[in-house]
Amino acid sequence: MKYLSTRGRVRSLSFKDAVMMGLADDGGLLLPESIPQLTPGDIAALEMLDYPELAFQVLSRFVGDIPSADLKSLIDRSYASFTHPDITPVVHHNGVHILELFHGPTLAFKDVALQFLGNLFEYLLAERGEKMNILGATSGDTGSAAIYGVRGKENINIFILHPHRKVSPIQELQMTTVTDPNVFNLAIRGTFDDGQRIVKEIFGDLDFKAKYALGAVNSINWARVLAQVVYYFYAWGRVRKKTDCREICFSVPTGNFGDIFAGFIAKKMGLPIRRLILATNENNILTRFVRQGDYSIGAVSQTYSPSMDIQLASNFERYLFYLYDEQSGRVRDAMSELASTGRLAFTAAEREKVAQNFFAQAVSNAETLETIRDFHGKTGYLLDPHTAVGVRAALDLGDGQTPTVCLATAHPAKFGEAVQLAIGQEPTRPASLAGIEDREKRCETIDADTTAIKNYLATHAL
Ligand SMILES: Cc1ncc(COP(=O)(O)O)c(C=O)c1O
Ligand SMILES: N[C@@H](CCOP(=O)(O)O)C(=O)O
Repeated sequence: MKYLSTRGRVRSLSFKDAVMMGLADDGGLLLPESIPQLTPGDIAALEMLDYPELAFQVLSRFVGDIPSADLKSLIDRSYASFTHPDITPVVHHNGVHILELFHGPTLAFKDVALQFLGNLFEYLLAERGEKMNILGATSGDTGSAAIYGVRGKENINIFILHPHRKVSPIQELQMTTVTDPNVFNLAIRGTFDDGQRIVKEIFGDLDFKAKYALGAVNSINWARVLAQVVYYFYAWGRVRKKTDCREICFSVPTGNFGDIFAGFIAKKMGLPIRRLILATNENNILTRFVRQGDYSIGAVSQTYSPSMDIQLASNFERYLFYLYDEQSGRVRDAMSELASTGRLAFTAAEREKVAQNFFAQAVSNAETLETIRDFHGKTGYLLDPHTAVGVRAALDLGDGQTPTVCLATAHPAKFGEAVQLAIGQEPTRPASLAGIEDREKRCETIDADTTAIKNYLATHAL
């Protein structure tokens, strides 16, 4: 399997080179040259595999250049750190199927891919005798998951930008209390969008990128998206066993369009997904795109689901590549139009194509709290605010026949304040958060300025 850039000027990369390149050198995002196609028989054969075995079966279709035994071992080590034996269990409450993705070390779905990517980086660096400086931006969850994926690893330093005072207190502590010498937390005076822009600008300086051996942990990195494809297949197998369904829907709380894009890839591979429900918070640019063909950037609002307080969704570019029938010239034009005007418009035919794959709904702050409260009242099950956004959209948009799986992307304990507002009490904390406020912390506050971050990197890089 070879990889190419959405912007067409990087081609024929191996999987390993695609992982190391992160952002494509032409400014685009990397994708496989073709999507492996699974027959109904192939899919049936995957249905009841356990998580690591399923991950191997899915990943190996995209990875041509790592020996099977090594890939298996990377997968096994990555999921050994999860606290639930099923890794991503599916639970059922009040007719809603919930895919719990928060049993990893930092209690969010990001661990599923970042435990794997951390081990993969370590493996590739050892093989090449190289070192790496990871640069990433977070709205709250990628940061800690990436830090936990590489903390203490040799030949890797990690620099994570988070928006100062715009992540939840627990999210902040999960990052800043990791004081391993290879971990650098930078609170930027700005938004996540500023952080993501700075990361892409720095990766776009190819001399700087090469000099400091920069690596990407955001969903910029194809390995992130790929590892997330697996749990769509996993959920399908579990729900099919329970309901004998022929099709399924997924409701995905969305910010950077990475998680739902992984679902789109699963659908393209042949998984019988009727529709993907794209659920946004009040930062509703992606909902406006699906419903009205209006992709226009606005100001970021702070919500109870802070990890989705994003305007410019990185992986939207990957989706555009398919919407434009894999014409990289059109993607290049669209990305420069977006950069200069802040908006993109779509034809009726393109909107129809979008509608074949997605439903969308924006969920307000008030509706988020109401959904946490109602669901808890009816079932005793506590949703985190991001998951609540997805559950609300599923309840409103589901067809009442096709089973809908809601992705539970974070543990409610990461968002105590919102949960307290919704149900009048703080969520119970898992053991990993015990006493987190009392631990030693390390973080520096810095302007959201590309040159300032480059200078910081140059001083602290390996
Ligand atoms: C808890 C949580 N839910 C949902 C999302 C949205 O996922 P994506 O950015 O892949 O759309 C994020 C952030 O990415 C998150 O941290
Ligand atoms: N919500 C994310 C934002 C970054 O997204 P990524 O999937 O591209 O890493 C976060 O929690 O940081």
